[in-house]
Amino acid sequence: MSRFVDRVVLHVSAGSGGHGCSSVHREKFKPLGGPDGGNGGHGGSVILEVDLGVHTLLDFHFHPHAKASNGKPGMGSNREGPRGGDLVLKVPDGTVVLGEDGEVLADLVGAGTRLVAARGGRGGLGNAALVSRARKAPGFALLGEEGETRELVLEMKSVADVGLVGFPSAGKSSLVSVLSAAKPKIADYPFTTLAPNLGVVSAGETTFTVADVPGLIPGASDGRGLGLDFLRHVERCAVLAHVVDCATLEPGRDPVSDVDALEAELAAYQPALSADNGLVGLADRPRIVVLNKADVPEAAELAEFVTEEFASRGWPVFTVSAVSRDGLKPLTFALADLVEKFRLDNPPPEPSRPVIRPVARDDSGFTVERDHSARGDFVVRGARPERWVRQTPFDNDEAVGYLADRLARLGVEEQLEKLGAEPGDAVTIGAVTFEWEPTLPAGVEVPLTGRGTDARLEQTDRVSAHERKHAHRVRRGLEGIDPEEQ
Ligand SMILES: Nc1nc2c(ncn2[C@@H]2O[C@H](COP(=O)(O)OP(=O)(O)OP(=O)(O)O)[C@@H](O)[C@H]2O)c(=O)[nH]1
Ligand SMILES: [Mg+2]
Repeated sequence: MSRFVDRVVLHVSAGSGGHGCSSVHREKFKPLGGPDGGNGGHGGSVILEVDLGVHTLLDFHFHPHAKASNGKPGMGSNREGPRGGDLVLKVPDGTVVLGEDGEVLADLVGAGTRLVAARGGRGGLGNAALVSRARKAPGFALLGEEGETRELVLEMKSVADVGLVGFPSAGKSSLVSVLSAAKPKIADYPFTTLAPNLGVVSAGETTFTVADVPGLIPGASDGRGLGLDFLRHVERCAVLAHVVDCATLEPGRDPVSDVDALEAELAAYQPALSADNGLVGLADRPRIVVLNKADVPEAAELAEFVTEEFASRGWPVFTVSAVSRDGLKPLTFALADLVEKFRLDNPPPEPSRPVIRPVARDDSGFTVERDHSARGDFVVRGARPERWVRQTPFDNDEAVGYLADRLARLGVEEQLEKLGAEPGDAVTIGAVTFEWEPTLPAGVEVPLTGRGTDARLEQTDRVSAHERKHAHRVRRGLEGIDPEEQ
């Protein structure tokens, strides 16, 4: 059994989109056959997918960087660049994905459940797709978008069937080691176990998993010992087994008060995931009491003495020894029965419950500021619109015109007005400096300042080249109409 890695930081980067191609169709006797530069291919995405054959996050521990491939550039003769391949990372069932700020992005449950962890950049439009009424033969193409890059935290909440809880040194790890093939660390000092151990147990037809968690002590809910955080590993367990040390000589401890103290801690635990896993809270989970260390004569006596008390609470009681292996068989079969019953009552979730994360794409993340440099009066920061146009034709009026249109649609006009810009003021964006003309070209009276039209394009993710071209034309056709009315 491998070590149980339960939390890893994973850096994911999606592939960038290929650049659009700027090309002119050429044929004998038809020197200028019109623009035919194809679009760049989309970059590949990084996708997390639940695979029931994967049980740990160990792989990510060793390979914490994942990158999907880039899209290829578009080509002449309207050939689209090939897409970058998606990178599918297999994760265990019950993996929780957290964002940089600790927010839960997804709780991946069920075979095949997928999360797009980093979305590939879209390919840039080729000049063929940039044709408009105003620009019949654009001499430029657009750059591909960069792929998303994020830092994620993956946490595994083991989906064990049986959770062993108990005081430090009660023998939890010892039990896992004799019930299964797992070889957890066992030692006679408290808090030997720092991360949960998972073992697979076979009992007749039934196979189930047992998780041992670090020792619990009174006050754990206030952070004493290792606290209660790790109880998330037993949140989904079908059965909780109290492992009781009947041989302890510590003053003030005996099996009944040990179990009572732990019950109080379990009741204090606030499940992080009670929301939709359909399970009852920890406090209501069926219990089994395992009285351990019966190989020690005094312990066996004490176990016999307290059996009645636990049985009267309706809990099955088993007296065992992890050292001599006495009493393990009946315990194993009783656990198997409870697990079977739980599985019947709680059928597994749909084989695939896709978790779709809303993609936040801020296409207007720029600011317009008064510029104090000698170059211009205003400067647009945050956006890198020069990246939008390929082949840097900044002396090319057409490309500059395209940029100006696009900036107008994104709301730069509005911001300039707010800042008190006057016609003729110089506006600098990256390498380009414009002379600001607040009145848009002839025939256009209402400046397009909203994000409506562009947002529509942004949301039409993964559109075909044809759809894109069409959308582009539609957008063009809508020029001059107030975005609110569209
Ligand atoms: N005599 C006897 N000793 C046992 C038995 N089970 C466990 N021990 C001993 O008790 C000590 C603690 O055992 P562990 O299995 O590490 O206990 P744990 O509950 O996992 O402890 P933490 O990980 O610290 O919470 C070790 O020295 C074991 O050898 C048993 O059945 N009989
Ligand atoms: Mg242990």
